[in-house]
Amino acid sequence: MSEPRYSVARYLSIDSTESPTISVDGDLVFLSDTTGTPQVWSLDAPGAYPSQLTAYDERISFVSASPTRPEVIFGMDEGSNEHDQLFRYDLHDGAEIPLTDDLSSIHLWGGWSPDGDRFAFTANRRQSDTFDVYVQGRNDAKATLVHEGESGFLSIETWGEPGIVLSKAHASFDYDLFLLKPETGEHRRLSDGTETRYGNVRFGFDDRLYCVTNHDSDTAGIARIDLEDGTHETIQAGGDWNVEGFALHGETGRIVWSRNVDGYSEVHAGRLVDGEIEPLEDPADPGDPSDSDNLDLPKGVAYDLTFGPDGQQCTLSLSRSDDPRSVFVLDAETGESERWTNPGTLGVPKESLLEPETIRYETFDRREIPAYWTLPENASPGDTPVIVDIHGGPEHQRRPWFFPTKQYFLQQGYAIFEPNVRGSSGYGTEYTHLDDVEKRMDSVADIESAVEWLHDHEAVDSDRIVAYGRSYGGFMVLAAITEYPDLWAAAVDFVGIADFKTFLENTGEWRRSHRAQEYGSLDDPELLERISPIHKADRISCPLFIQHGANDPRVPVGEAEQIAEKVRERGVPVEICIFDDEGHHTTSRENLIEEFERIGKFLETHV
Ligand SMILES: CSCC[C@H](NC=O)C(=O)N[C@@H](C)C(=O)O
Repeated sequence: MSEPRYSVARYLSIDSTESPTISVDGDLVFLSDTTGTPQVWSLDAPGAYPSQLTAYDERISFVSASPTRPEVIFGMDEGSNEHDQLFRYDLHDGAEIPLTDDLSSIHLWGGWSPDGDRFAFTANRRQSDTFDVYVQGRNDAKATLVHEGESGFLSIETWGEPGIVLSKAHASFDYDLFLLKPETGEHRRLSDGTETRYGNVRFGFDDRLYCVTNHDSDTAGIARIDLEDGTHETIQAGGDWNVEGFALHGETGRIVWSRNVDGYSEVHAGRLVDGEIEPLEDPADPGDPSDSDNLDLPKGVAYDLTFGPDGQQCTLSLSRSDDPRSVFVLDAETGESERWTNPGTLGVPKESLLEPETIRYETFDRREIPAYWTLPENASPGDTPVIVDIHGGPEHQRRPWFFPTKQYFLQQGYAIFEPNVRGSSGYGTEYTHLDDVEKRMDSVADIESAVEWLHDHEAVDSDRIVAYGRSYGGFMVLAAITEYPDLWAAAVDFVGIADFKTFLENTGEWRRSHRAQEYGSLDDPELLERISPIHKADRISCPLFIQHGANDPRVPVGEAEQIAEKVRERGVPVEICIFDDEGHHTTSRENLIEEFERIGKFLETHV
């Protein structure tokens, strides 16, 4: 194993800056984890020295600028338990006003009223399995319940003159949209009841509603929904790929949108004219629409597209394998972009941060599975260990953004293989359903096919392949080492599911029905037993590292404890790392460093 030149602590101490929003004063407000957890910072010019606005030990999850006043609202939980409370912060005098104090409830941020006098959120205060809609004055200590939800998820997409748009998520690709008039409580459905995914819902200058949706398509595009008759009209199709997000400025009609092309973002700018998108003019050739693919942004993953109040500046987060999460500001009129934050790489040379190759491998049913493949520098033939890093969700997608621990393992001489197995998002709706319920183990078979691809690669040492994954990806690790035990030198399971029965019984009750749509119901114990690795733990032969957080509201910590006990009983090396002050994600840098120093030593010992 090559001597590591930079510690894992060094890589984990590289800052992330993201979640930008622009205040009425034109200041950029964003989250940065410089102090070890994400906190609120501001910048008044690109590249200037940023000002730290909050200094908590707990992580801040979002920040949103008022549309009319120099203030923001941010959310913060305790011990990564996802029970966010809301706070208002005055950008002129630094006053911090707690807005909610119901620590036993989850508060999901919704948005500001158009005049900035009020804000809306959903919370499960009334019943822990049900989210209701609340409206609160910016100066009020108490909120008003304006709509009682039904069991399960309910969130707010946007608040405009016509009202508040609610999103009811029945499953990851089955939503309903509703329009709520907070003053009267009038509530009516805008969606048409088909199995459709909606996101990024915004009102346009004509009070018509725009969103990202896969309505009547296998890929997502931008559509307009008529508030009167619910007609959906596509104004920008995704084509072979998904539109992933847009920012729309109501008054000017300016729009910036991005498409997810095989994991990389293609960013476009234009203006809504008579409800259609007119691309920016090419400055060099007025009258000719510019080829505004990616404008002049670095090729990476763009997200958090957000207009400032004047509609001229559009800010966004952007990351690529060799570029930590940074904030850019686009001029929506010219398409020119400027980097406003530059976290740097703590002296780790950028040229040492490696980009993946996008590959596709054939799996058991001859389907082509997309994956990212990254070899370390100077990989020697037949002597390169591999980490097969499986993402969570499963309706998520691994993309080529900056991962500090990935770069650390590459620098240590591991190759990294990141499959987007069936069930992943980003490749069309049909692809996300290929692992549903009874087809669960087909996605695990995609991992066996991935290892076959690795075995055929000249650089790979087939005896030193590691199964590694988080959350649903942690389940995939446990499934892979029980279904195909001879393939693995070691395994690392982060907050993974070991038993779907205990997972569904103990996960947050508001999310149970949503997850049962993906995995199967508690009414079908035979299916749940068939797909749960805990029942095949006797087949595990490779050393196993398990990490979890005691406060995890999604995958209860009991999932980690039960598989560790089963495997330890068999005398197989098991190491378990549970943080009492963490949840589904390890959010403090101090804990992350401990976690990955231990994982680094575990892999050195066993691989
Ligand atoms: C649909 S929630 C996805 C969140 C999580 N992914 C990463 O952390 C995850 O995989 N959750 C799984 C276990 C789930 O809740 O079904």
